[in-house]
Amino acid sequence: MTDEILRVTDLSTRFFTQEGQVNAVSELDLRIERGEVFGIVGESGSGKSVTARSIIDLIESPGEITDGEIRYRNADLAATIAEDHPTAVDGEFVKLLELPEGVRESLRGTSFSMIFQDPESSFNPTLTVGEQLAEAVEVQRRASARPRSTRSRTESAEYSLGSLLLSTVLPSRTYVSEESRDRAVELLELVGIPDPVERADEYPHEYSGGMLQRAMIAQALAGEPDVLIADEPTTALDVTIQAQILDLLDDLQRETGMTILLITHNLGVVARMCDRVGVMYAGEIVERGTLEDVFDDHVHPYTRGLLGSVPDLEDASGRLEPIPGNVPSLLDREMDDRCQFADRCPKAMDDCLEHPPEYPADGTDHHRARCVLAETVYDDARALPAGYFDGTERPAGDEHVGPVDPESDPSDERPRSAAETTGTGGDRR
Ligand SMILES: Nc1ncnc2c1ncn2[C@@H]1O[C@H](COP(=O)(O)OP(=O)(O)OP(=O)(O)O)[C@@H](O)[C@H]1O
Ligand code: NI
Repeated sequence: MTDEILRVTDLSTRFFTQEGQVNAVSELDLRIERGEVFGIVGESGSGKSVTARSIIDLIESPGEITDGEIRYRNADLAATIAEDHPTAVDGEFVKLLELPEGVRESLRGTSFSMIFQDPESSFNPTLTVGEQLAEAVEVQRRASARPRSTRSRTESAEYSLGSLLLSTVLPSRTYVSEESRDRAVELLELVGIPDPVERADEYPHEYSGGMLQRAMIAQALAGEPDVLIADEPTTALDVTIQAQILDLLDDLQRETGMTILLITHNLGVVARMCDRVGVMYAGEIVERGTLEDVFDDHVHPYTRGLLGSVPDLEDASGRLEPIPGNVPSLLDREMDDRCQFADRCPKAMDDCLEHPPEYPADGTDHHRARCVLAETVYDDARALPAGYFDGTERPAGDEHVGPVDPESDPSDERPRSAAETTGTGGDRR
């Protein structure tokens, strides 16, 4: 039996910029089970952060969620809200996008929390870490002490002061009780900060990068959230510290049973942390499944490209070598209704000029790929000619269409992905 905590259906998030409409996330589906670590992986600009921010309600103008539904399972919350907002409730699920803004805001910290790459942005430099954690605890306590249905706009604005994400607003010491201060020290201890009593009285700049990252995690845990969204939480740290922070998240997940949505461009991190993974490209999840599905039985050439470009999956520092070609701009006017990866794909065929649906990848429902190769075998006869997407057909071997690979056979006219050039011998390192 599944215990879905989050169900995102058909989510589209757009940015309406001066250059035009950016389709950052398009018709995205996502189901996350309670207690799992779900990874979203993909190159820069694929829409990972926008997906996360859409879930936690941090999309700001000129961005907008233009379509879709986000359901969060929380029976207590559903029961509390049902009276005032019946249309926002379906059984144990709360439809987040139908909640009034104040109620949605109040879920930040208590239901969902987010940690980021740069902990500095989560702390106010003029207050001690302990004060800020205590304030976060206080705000979350007050938030859960009052029934959500009776909150006024002013009250919700007050809650948002302590919202872990609005760190630019000064929290005020006067709200903080002794109990909350004690809890702040406990939280610092929980995330492995030595001498937590003393460290609580220090300012953010007195913390090292790794310690501040821990403190940010403590801050995110202050409201005992159901779902922790971690957006590249270790990217800015050096390798040893990265490994320690990942261990910490792993331990905390085990101890608290919380659900983690982990965003990364690092497949080594996915391999180490996640139960299931969604591979994201151009605002869509193009392949999803268990770690085994995605690492060992992948269908999508993009997944293969990502895997082939990882030097060492055991190494948390493993960086992606770029896949040849560019990530699409996601500008609406530049996007055709085709497979978005076709222009970089070593196996693009005529079929790929139509936008592929998500196919079951090997007859199972949990492994799915948005690629015709889930259904059809690759057929050279139907391959798109090299240079097809440049508008001109280029001669074979033209360096514009593929990586410069001195060892490739010049008579082979298909561009190769990094995976193909490095992974064919069965040894991808
Ligand atoms: N505030 C914004 N205004 C305009 N466009 C935006 C804004 N935020 C994101 N985008 C666009 O949305 C798309 C997806 O961005 P997103 O930040 O989600 O990518 P990402 O996968 O998280 O990349 P990275 O690994 O670099 O963090 C990009 O094309 C980006 O330019
Ligand atoms: Ni991002």
